[in-house]
Amino acid sequence: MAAGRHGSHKNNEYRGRKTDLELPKKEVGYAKGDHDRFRNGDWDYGQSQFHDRDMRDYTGRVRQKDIKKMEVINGGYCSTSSHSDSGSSGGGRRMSEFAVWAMDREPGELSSDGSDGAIDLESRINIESEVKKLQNGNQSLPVQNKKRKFSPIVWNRDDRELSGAFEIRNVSDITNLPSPPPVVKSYCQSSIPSPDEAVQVSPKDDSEVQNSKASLHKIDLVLDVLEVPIETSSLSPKGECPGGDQGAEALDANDFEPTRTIISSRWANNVDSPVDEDVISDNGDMLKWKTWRSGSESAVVREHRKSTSPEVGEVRGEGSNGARGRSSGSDECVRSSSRDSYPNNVDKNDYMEIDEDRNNGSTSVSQSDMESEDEHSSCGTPEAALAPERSVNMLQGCRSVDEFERLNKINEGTYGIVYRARDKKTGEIVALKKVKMEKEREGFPLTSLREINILLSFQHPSAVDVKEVVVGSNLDSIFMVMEYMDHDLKGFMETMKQPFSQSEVKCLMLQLLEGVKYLHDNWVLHRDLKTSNLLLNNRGELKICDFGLARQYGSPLKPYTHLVVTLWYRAPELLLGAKQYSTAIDMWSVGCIMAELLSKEPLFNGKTEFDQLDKIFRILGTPNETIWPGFSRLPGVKVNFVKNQYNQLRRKFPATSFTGSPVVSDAGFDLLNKLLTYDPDKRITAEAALKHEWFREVPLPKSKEFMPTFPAQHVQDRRIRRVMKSPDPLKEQRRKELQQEELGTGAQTNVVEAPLMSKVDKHFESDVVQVVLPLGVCCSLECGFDTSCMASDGDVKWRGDS
Ligand SMILES: Nc1ncnc2c1ncn2[C@@H]1O[C@H](COP(=O)(O)OP(=O)(O)OP(=O)(O)O)[C@@H](O)[C@H]1O
Repeated sequence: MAAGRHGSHKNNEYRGRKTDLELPKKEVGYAKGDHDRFRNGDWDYGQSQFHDRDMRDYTGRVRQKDIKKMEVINGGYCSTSSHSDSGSSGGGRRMSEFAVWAMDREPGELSSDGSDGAIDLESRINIESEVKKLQNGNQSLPVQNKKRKFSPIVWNRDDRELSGAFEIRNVSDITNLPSPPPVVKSYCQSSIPSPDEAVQVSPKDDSEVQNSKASLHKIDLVLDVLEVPIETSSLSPKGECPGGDQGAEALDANDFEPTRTIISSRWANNVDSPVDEDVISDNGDMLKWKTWRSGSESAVVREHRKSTSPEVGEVRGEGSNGARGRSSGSDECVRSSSRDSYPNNVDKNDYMEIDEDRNNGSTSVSQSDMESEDEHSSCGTPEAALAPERSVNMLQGCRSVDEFERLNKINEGTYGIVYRARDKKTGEIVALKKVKMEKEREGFPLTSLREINILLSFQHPSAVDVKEVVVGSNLDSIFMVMEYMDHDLKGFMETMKQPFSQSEVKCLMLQLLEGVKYLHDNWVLHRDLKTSNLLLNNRGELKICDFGLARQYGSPLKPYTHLVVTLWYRAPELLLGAKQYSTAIDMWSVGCIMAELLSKEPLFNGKTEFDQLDKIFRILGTPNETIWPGFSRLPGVKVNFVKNQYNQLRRKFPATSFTGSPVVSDAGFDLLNKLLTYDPDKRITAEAALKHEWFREVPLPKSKEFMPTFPAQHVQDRRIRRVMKSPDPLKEQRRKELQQEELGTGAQTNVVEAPLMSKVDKHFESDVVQVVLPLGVCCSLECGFDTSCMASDGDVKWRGDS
């Protein structure tokens, strides 16, 4: 609540001002501050964390802990550091310290001014719609001028009307909208083709029209909510839209240049008005599409929202009680007022979390999110309903994938095949992630919608940039156009002979933490942080990708599915069945990643949930009520785990080593220990971690440009081999877990150790076989994979031909 009020206050405060790059960030930071402080104790806030490593601004109050005493039991805060509390030192002192450090820093370490590698936050995407309506596949409606932003996607299960078809319905209940923020945007449609050009992605004849009709219904809607915005900053001085020229309005030079950050995203109060549009999916689910209308329309359009609705623009139905958009100052008002006015016949079940099973591609509804929230305040009376117009078909606004030359396949994940491609117009090398549709009998994968939606609304140097969405030539496929990254961290580390040095780990960790902080500041949990979801380019830049499991969260917390996060990186509270969790789950993953960066090996590589917990407890000690209040009440604690009194983590990461063990300084170990703290409430936040003294002690973080690189050529081949060499044996397990949980079936997962590969036979024909392959046995298997198996980033699905 407080956060919401802060958000509101900030919104009001900034209203009417010209925004700049910092505005959304600061706003975000303030709105989130209460929550973080509540969880982690207070610390100075206000310095922008978004400047790449401006270490002078870090005012971290690292708790004074004695690292030496840390090996007792994990709790993260049972020790006192011998290091000075840098947070207590003034900025001047830190600066002088930097001056000293700068002299003895390693080659490539950050300069003391932190000027290295700041990534331009310039926004690139903006939108102005001018499209024709495709009706019945081949008829056009008059061109409409419409300014649009990309839309939030809002799911709503509350309408039980089943049409059996994917159709658009008008919203009849509309209530007050948040006040317009300072953002005044001009849009041009992404790569707007002229009406003539649009034929490129239009059905060419009647048969095609028929064949494409079902896809069109869905893709039309998908694209409609994925309006790809193009920021004014990406426009030429003449106001032309890059790549799409016709239909673009010339922009006034005085238009300010907003950034594509949360303030201009679906969670923000915006000059454009959100308009909910109910859509019934094929399976009868009522989906709430939220489209943003132009500022001129927003004056009269009011939004009606359920009181139980989560944050502004949240995936509706996820049940984020009390949740709110980071920058949506009026959100509370909207939420509460809408509760009062919402139809009485909406029952609690309507607010169940729709938390898709990303592994089997189906939408699962978590009963756990059925609790309704208890917010009753009301502000404002819903105004008369205004049925919003919905007539813009964005299909023609999307480029065809034919405009890209496919170079090679980079990788294949659970939910998408990623290609390297060249934009024929610009020559730019991009990554095209094709959304897998085959499992999606019921429509477009929710995971992909979430991912696209989140990534389109985010812009941060540490989050992979989605440039636009394009459609396949036969209109049945969707591709995300992303900036191309040379490696993922998992594959990258496998090519390294030695682990990263401490200064390199610091460089990567800073970028990771900055990205995670950005997500958390924007009320998004990634929920699948792992080294294969961290991309690295040859400029030393790290970017988080794969937001398929990401979701918004709210405060107070709501129960969510605990079957998230790949096993090795999964937090103990999730492994023990906690359904109320928050940003701390990502921080645990960050701790596992930090350990992996230091040692080049996964820290806890369990094969099952039990094995995973066992491995954790053996290294960190078995938790108890003293170090983790509430631990004994977790559902999974009934199981008898190994009783290990001592935390052995320091043994794994000593300060010095003659045996080749990865070493880390006391401060580095302190950070690692705080990331791997059992009690989620005590686990360090991204914000606090960024301020940790480890980043300020020598060796300083290495500059990005001095980070190790590998040749970009053949990267794709290498990456594919890597997938086959080192499959993640956990993916299918997750799929099975989700299936079991949701379907109550006892589907069996077969885990086959590599030496037993020869024993894989017809018994497993129809089953999924997880193959745990130690490095080195891959070559003989690759051909087999090509012919008889389907490998997908960690999975080997046996097709029967052994
Ligand atoms: N922008 C990019 N540039 C280069 N490679 C990428 C990019 N995005 C993804 N990849 C590669 O593709 C792989 C799979 O991508 P991603 O994780 O987004 O797909 P997914 O289907 O969601 O995967 P998962 O099965 O892990 O959930 C990544 O591990 C990475 O190797």
